[in-house]
Amino acid sequence: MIYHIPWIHTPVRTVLAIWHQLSKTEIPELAKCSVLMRERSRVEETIHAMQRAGAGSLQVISDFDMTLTKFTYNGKRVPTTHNILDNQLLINENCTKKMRELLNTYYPIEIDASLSAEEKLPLMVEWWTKVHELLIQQKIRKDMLAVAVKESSVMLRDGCKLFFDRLSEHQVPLLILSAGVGDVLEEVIRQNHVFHPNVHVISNYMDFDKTGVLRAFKGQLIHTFNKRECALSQAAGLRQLQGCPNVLLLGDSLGDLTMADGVSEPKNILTIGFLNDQVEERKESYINSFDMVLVKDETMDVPNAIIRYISSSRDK
Ligand SMILES: Nc1ccn([C@@H]2O[C@H](COP(=O)(O)O)[C@@H](O)[C@H]2O)c(=O)n1
Repeated sequence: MIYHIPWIHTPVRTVLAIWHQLSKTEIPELAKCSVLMRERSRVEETIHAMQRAGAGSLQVISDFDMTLTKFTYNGKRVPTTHNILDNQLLINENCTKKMRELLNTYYPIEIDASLSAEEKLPLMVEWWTKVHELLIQQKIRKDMLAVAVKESSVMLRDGCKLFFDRLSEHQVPLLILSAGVGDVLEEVIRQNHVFHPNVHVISNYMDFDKTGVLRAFKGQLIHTFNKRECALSQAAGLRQLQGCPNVLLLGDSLGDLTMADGVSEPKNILTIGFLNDQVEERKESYINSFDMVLVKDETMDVPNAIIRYISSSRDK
């Protein structure tokens, strides 16, 4: 196109600079001081390429806990899908105590900036395995999960309903790849009226016996640092994601960066990391690893603005 317009001799870099200016006016949210980018121009070029391809070429792959849900609200931690199960209707006092001890032991390891993913991996398997064993001993009833979600203080990020609704409106597939508890996750999005047909969930699902009592967890254990294997073994086969080579990836952990590894022939991948906790310690590694980092931002404003911009082109 640019070859047919009078400023054909303008150096390509200037043309790109004009495009970059455009994104500043069209996506003003990118100028927020909580938005950090290692290479702003590359991010803007990627967003432009995605916009030119249209919403029909887009898929969104997202983590759930502390990515689509808030990290804190009114100064208090918002529960993860595992922590929603910490309800006396489902588990006894002793189990609550043990689960909290495990959380206090292993969560600091999960977010420790001085340890590598390889060092953390066996410890994460240990954490998830111990907690799942404890939960199985509690004989949790399937029909109590909805009550536990209702009674919990779990909250989607501000603007998350718009995020789900807009993706659904434009028929953009949304894959949620979560190391949380799938049954609880589904109940959270159902109770928020956003479990649309374009939403696909890969997570740790509970296995209930005929009477509706928890007896095991199904399939391969998913924890924070093995999402690559899950992406390759489960997400890659999802028919609904085929033909969508542009990927918007959202996560809150460096382990989430591998969630798009199952996408066949990707064209443009834009990774957005929510940096919720241990900000100063982890900022550098997040900036070096994600294309865009959102610091202590409890909203979906930036992803929503990017999706709004991409879907503003005619769907192709
Ligand atoms: N017993 C546990 C195990 C894990 N967590 C947290 O859940 C998060 C996993 O879910 P994603 O949707 O983020 O993949 C993970 O970050 C752990 O901190 C937990 O709270 N309790």
